[in-house]
Amino acid sequence: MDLVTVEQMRQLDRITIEGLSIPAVALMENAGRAIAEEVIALCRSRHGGGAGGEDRNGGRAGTGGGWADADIAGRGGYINGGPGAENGRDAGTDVGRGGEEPGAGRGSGRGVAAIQGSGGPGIQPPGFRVSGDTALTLDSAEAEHWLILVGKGNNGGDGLAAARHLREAGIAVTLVYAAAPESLAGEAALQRDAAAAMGLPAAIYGVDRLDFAACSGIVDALLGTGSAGAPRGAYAELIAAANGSGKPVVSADIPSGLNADTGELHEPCIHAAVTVCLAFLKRGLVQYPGAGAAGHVVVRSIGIPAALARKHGVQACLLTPEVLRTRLQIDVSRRRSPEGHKGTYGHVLLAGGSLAMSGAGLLSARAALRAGCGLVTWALPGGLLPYVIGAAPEMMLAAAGSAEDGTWKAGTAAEVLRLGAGKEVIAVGPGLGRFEGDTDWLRTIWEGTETPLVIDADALNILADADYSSWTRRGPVILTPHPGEMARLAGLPTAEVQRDRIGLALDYAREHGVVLVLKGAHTVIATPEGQAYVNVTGHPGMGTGGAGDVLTGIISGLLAQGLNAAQAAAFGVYLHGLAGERAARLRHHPAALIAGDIIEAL
Ligand SMILES: NC(=O)C1=CN([C@@H]2O[C@H](COP(=O)(O)OP(=O)(O)OC[C@H]3O[C@@H](n4cnc5c(N)ncnc54)[C@H](O)[C@@H]3O)[C@@H](O)[C@H]2O)[C@@H](O)CC1
Ligand SMILES: Nc1ncnc2c1ncn2[C@@H]1O[C@H](COP(=O)(O)OP(=O)(O)O)[C@@H](O)[C@H]1O
Ligand SMILES: [K+]
Repeated sequence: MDLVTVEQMRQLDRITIEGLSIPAVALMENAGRAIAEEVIALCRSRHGGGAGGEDRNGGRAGTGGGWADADIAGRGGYINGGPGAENGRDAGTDVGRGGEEPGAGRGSGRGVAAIQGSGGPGIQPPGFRVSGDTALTLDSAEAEHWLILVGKGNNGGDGLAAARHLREAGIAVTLVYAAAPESLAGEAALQRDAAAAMGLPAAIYGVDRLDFAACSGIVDALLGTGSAGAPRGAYAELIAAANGSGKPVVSADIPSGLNADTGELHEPCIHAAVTVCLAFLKRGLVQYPGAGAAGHVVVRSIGIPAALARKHGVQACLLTPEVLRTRLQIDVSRRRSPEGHKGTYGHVLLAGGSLAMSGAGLLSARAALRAGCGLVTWALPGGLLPYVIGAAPEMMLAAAGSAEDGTWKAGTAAEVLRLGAGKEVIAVGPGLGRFEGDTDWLRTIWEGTETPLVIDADALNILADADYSSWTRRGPVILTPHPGEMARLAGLPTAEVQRDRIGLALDYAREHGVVLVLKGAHTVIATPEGQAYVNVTGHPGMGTGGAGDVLTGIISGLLAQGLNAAQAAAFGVYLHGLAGERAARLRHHPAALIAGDIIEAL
């Protein structure tokens, strides 16, 4: 699922409207219909109706209420390749599908008029069936009254189109114009006129009295991708009233008040139950805090060809199993050859650990083994070695430096290089600590081998303190900073790193020629070629010491098995998140999750 900026969305709109001659009002009509369908799906789920499949997080897909923040759905875009949004809506019209079981088609079965043939008992009728448009019908429509908050741009036009479809479904709607209806222009003005011609009741904010308490839900069509800065005037007041109403809000395209590129929330910003994102997923909907304000995000096609995104240089996408399989060309089943042996699956050298932080090295080494590599050697200070003997019998230990040293020493770089010769990957950092001469130590390793490097923890802090752009490097590098480490690397405050994680990761990876894994909820993986992947597996329970060391081990283990740097980083982050989810489920409470549980859940 592609992730676009506002600028890219505008360009794709232009290409569709001007280049392909698809009328803008047709796109708006499709948008309105999609929004109405999602409102109806939400109503159905509230009334205990049947639409909706199970999504990855066990929530209802394509319906509303009770979804986890990170739920993102769309056509074929389900994280686990599951049934997705095709959940009985969109039943369309089936005519004359001979031989099928009556009622066996998609949809809830309502609106199906089976005209049965003359077959006797026990004999299948010929199977002539007609199905109605169940996506736009609601049994309990009379219990619903939705307020449609209408801004004066095209987002408002989407809301107006949705209002007509809701009315058609028997749902009472009241339009609430944020600005005088006469101020609408273009396609939005056409929609205004159509709504008026259909006799939809309308109120103007500041002129007419509004009763939010009496409605059953709110469509937020105030501001979309044309929004600039914090909502002002009537927009701000309507957003505050909608949030304060306690009613479910379905946002058109983005929650009004969200920065669609960065995920920053302006004050005020709509907190939606469902966001019906139109055409392409906006970056701001997957980056926190925006991801939290969007509720369940449903990406709906409105007639803009999906293939335009990549054709016109969109470089970011959600990390779905499909992306792992097709764009990254990873064998996600991780098949093992029947004649494979430990040599087949590669050898990781890990350089890290120190007396006070031996666990970090241990976690990384064990995670690499669980990720499926053949062998792991852990290079560690000589003084630490006796204490970790037997801690993980599957790995090999190699003392770097004298038996007295419990911490790393500058002179050990050559030893690390010697141990790394012939290995598929060298991972540096977990539990490493800082030590005198550490800059030269890391530079020697960085410049002294072409073997892929995974750099984490204090090795990142060493890089941050050095001007490493002058270092020469002839092999791939993966950096795995958390936001604090990223702030030090980029020389920015942490809040600035978090402000636009995708943008920053893309810039940094390109500028420094590294694969960057910017960790935290919705980890971003960016490549030197300018591609970014946003991962949505994971669990808040993973905010626990050592979880990052486990990730370093997993990525290293995958590199050892022959994946390239981008593949190993992306797949590693994805698997780490899945294991975290599984580990959280296995505890009585997710807060009890510790890093070792993630390894066991791999
Ligand atoms: N072809 C297209 O361009 C399509 C656009 N669509 C919809 O159109 C939206 C974008 O439409 P627009 O570009 O008209 O922009 P918007 O509808 O997002 O809003 C722009 C309007 O809001 C006002 N405004 C901007 N920032 C404000 C603020 N902070 N406080 C108060 N008022 C503010 C502006 O004066 C302008 O009139 C998309 O998000 C999507 O919902 C869809 O209809 C599908 C097709
Ligand atoms: N809320 C969350 N949702 C998903 N993943 C998370 C969340 N919090 C932390 N993680 C993941 O857990 C790991 C923590 O790594 P890090 O901060 O480096 O820990 P440590 O340094 O203790 O090993 C990262 O991979 C991060 O993405
Ligand atoms: K909106």
